[in-house]
Amino acid sequence: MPAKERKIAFMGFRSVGKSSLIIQFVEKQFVDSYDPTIENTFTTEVRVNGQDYLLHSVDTAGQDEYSVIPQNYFININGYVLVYSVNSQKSFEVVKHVYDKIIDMKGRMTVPIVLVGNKKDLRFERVISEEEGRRLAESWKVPFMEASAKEHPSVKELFETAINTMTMKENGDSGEKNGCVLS
Ligand SMILES: Nc1nc2c(ncn2[C@@H]2O[C@H](COP(=O)(O)OP(=O)(O)OP(=O)(O)O)[C@@H](O)[C@H]2O)c(=O)[nH]1
Repeated sequence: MPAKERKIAFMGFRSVGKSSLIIQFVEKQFVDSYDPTIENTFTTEVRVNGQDYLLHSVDTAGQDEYSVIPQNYFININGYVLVYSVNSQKSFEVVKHVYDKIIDMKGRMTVPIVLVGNKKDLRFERVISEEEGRRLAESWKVPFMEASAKEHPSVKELFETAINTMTMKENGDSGEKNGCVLS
């Protein structure tokens, strides 16, 4: 089977670890320094469930509740990973704004989204429980997981989840029980 080309945008508040998650996946290393992103795309080949993908991960500039999200984040993007960090209440609020903006532009049924609570290694700084993250994702009917950009297995699982979510949507599985009926 030929490789499928897909593009995933990583979005969320500043400093939640968007770049670090992508770098951990692509380069298998954790970068401790903080260098605010303007915009960057990392391309890598990955095989999930026997299918090869040429995956473009778009590392966006961090958003806040007032950000106007550039149009190109809605065009030619196949899926979104919405990131907050478990040690930041603000980032948890911002991720809700980002979700609302994506849904406004793309519509709820069509858009593959994964919610991720990053920095789960910061046990003593945690202010958002795993349960809170899970509840938010359930209200959106999207997959949820916690990860740490320091731990490759959790990051690999995140990317696999994102790719599987895209594939499910492409195959017409909305992941929702109640379908849309036109009258
Ligand atoms: N302990 C811990 N630190 C992390 C983790 N992920 C990222 N960091 C640190 O958090 C800081 C910000 O990480 P970035 O990956 O640059 O965050 P970002 O979301 O891309 O930031 P912007 O470019 O401003 O949007 C850096 O100092 C990282 O080393 C993690 O899982 N655990």
